[in-house]
Amino acid sequence: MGRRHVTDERGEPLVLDWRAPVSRSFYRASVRDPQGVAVRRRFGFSNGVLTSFEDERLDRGEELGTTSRILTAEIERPRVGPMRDIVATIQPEQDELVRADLADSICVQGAPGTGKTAVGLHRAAYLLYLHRERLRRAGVLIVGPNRAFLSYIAAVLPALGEVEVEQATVEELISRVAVRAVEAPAVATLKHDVRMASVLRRAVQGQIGTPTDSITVSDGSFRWRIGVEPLHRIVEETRREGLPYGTGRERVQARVVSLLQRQAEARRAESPSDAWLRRMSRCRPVLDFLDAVWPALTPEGLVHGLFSDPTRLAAAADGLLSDAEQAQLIWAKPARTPKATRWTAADAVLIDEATGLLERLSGFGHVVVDEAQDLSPMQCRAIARRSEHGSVTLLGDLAQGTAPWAATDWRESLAHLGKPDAVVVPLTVGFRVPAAVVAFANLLLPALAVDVPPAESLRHDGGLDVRTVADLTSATVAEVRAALAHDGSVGVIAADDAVDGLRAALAEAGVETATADDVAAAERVTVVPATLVKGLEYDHVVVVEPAAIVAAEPRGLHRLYVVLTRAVSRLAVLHVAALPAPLVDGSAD
Ligand SMILES: Nc1ncnc2c1ncn2[C@@H]1O[C@H](COP(=O)(O)OP(=O)(O)OP(=O)(O)O)[C@@H](O)[C@H]1O
Repeated sequence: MGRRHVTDERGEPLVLDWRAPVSRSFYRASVRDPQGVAVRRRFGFSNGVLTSFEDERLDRGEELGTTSRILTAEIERPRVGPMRDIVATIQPEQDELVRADLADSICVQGAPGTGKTAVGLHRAAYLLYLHRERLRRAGVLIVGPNRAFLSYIAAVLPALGEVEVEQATVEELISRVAVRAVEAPAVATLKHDVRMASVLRRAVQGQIGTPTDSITVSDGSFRWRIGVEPLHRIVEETRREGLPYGTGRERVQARVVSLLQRQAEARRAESPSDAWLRRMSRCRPVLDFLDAVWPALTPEGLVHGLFSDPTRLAAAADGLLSDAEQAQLIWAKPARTPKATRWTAADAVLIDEATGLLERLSGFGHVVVDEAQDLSPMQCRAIARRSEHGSVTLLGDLAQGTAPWAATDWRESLAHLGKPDAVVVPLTVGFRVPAAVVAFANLLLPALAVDVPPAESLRHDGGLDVRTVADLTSATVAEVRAALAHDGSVGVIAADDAVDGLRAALAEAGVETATADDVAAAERVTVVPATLVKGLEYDHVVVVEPAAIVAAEPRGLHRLYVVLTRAVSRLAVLHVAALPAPLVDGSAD
């Protein structure tokens, strides 16, 4: 069994695909439930050469579990370059998630390094194998927090033979307008609030008017008339159908034309031609009627109209947003047109919501969302619109939530995603971070105000060194030099505004560095801003001045928790300022 199906020259299988139903027992068989397996043998190989093998005689009660040497070697192997697949060593509790049914939406809550990303990517590959035709048509989407992360994971699915998977950030998914402005964090947070969905829905419904005049149309030979009463019925009936607004407009138009058609049939005793029907649907009186009771709308126009006009906003937001909140949303100097508007990232989310009210978006068959704890309710809804008829795999860790609107309860996120019944499954075995480093980072947990199951690290090697230094820059250069004596990657993580200085100092000392989004870089050292390091890992991590990382943003302690859990082998924490209070007890000073 292995990564791909391999046959010999006669077509006989030599290697079975790890995803084939028959492979399931390889991952799941245990002494308690051998599933017909007498011996499980794992091979280790390096550069095409078999280097080891390891047997478990399940029939004799032997089971290695996480003490497997091959698993240990795999976990401890130095990290270089992009993320790798874990086909050889998927653990039973991970396998259960990977092989969950396509119809099942699941949410995985796991501490740093418990394999959430790995599980999500292997699940995508598994589902594509089992439902290839269906998912090729509908599509599979992976959503990640930023480009650096997406390039880090980009090679995993192709290595498993899957190349037709879209990978995007939420911002890329909803990029109907270009983002050209930033706004106060409080305003952005308000725009990400789920109440905005109701405001927009009301704003759209508020566009639908009541017919006050009849329609009179002449086709050259006759004059046709539709009275107010039937027009009223058409609008009401269509409104009740709850279609996207744009579809509703087409439906009203078609119904009006159909009434004209019936009158024509009654008078002439034959059906009017298609050309006649087309002409009627586009004639001035019909279009004027439509523009009066069901005007054409664009998502940009709707949002622009709301934020430019306090009366319009009040009509949609009364009872939902306070006067002060409404005032926050109104632009001081609105652009004259939607096109001239300098949209913010939060506006883009609202425009996407508006788009969903006006038209039906095409969805994916399955969506994997990584680092999902950072999605706002409105972003969850944007994903829900793209997975309405599909399923989702939601991956995250409430303790790593750094966005102002970060989730504190998975059930709420799942409700916004339209999958309220999805199960929430914990992963608690850590494959990345050494136990000593986990213990140090866990000192932060009580201050993070989240309820998450603690994780146990499989790695008892590794080192932690927390040091007060006289000068951060020279200490960082010395630490990086020392780290380069070991195998593997080195990640220097600092507050965003310290990154350029550290890069320059390392360059001056003759140490070339890469940026986080360049996974193919030849340099072994990467200097990463704290806000971009989520989901990434390095063998040796140097964290520079934790207090500055915490001070840089409102949820700085959560950010520091992410930063401290990136190390695969060794973590050095260098500081001049005092360590943030929750860490002081754990410091080796
Ligand atoms: N069963 C496994 N066998 C070998 N390695 C594994 C296994 N599961 C996870 N790993 C490795 O552990 C590391 C952490 O995995 P991953 O990045 O998926 O964790 P995560 O839970 O997404 O972490 P974070 O919360 O920090 O984003 C990766 O290097 C991954 O390859």
